[in-house]
Amino acid sequence: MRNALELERVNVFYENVQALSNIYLKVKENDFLGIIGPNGGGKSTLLKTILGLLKPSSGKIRVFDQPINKEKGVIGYVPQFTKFNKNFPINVKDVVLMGLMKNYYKMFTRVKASEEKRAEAIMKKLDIFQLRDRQIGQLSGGQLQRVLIARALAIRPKILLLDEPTANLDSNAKSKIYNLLKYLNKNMTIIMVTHDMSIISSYVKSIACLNTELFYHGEPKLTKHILRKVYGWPIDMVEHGMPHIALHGEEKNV
Ligand SMILES: Nc1ncnc2c1ncn2[C@@H]1O[C@H](COP(=O)(O)OP(=O)(O)OP(=O)(O)O)[C@@H](O)[C@H]1O
Repeated sequence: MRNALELERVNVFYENVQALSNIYLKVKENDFLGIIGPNGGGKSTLLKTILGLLKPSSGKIRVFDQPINKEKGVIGYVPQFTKFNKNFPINVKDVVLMGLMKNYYKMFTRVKASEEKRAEAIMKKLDIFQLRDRQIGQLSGGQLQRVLIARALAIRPKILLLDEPTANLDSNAKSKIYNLLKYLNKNMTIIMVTHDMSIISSYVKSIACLNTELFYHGEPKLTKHILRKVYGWPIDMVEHGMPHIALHGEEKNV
């Protein structure tokens, strides 16, 4: 199996704050990687660095064995929908079409019939076709998230990056998103930042625990030892509100 993504000795700074330190990470093609870690642990920074939006001060990043700037259009990005401006006056169909535009100004030119067809097919696949004329401000959180995923899928990415796709969603909407991602994972590599540890072992294939450094990367079996290392002491803070957290073997009795 090929490596979809490879990071080697990656360091990222914001002026004098080091957000990522010495990151080595290999993600296989068709993996479904969940990235967890405390607030401020560098998860969003890692996604932005993979997207090429932030330049590491040192280290190498390769996407399907190519430097990131050579592999344009391979990575689809779904931003945190809670940070998306819902007041922007645009409907669902136009958000999905935006994903097909190579640059923003093309939005004001006529949309090709082939682009219309592609947007329509994606909206049907993601069960948002019936919402196509709705303003995004009128959507529920789960519906808006599916619209943003549809926008990212428009370029037919080989890798899909998602930043907290289920934040603020109820359990029904969460399951819908995770089942959709599981389905999409049949044909693409998925890398997802999440705080939602209750589901992690049932959906993701591997897990990375990040707190400036990468403390763990492997099977989605979280032990008390790993969690303590990533989140620091006290461990109770991590488990608060996460009754189904995946603790295994002798680590169950925390
Ligand atoms: N634009 C910025 N300028 C300066 N420092 C930043 C900037 N963005 C992030 N940081 C800092 O970099 C570190 C990592 O932030 P990042 O947003 O990547 O963490 P995160 O794991 O995504 O956090 P959260 O779970 O809260 O979203 C933090 O210390 C943060 O304050």
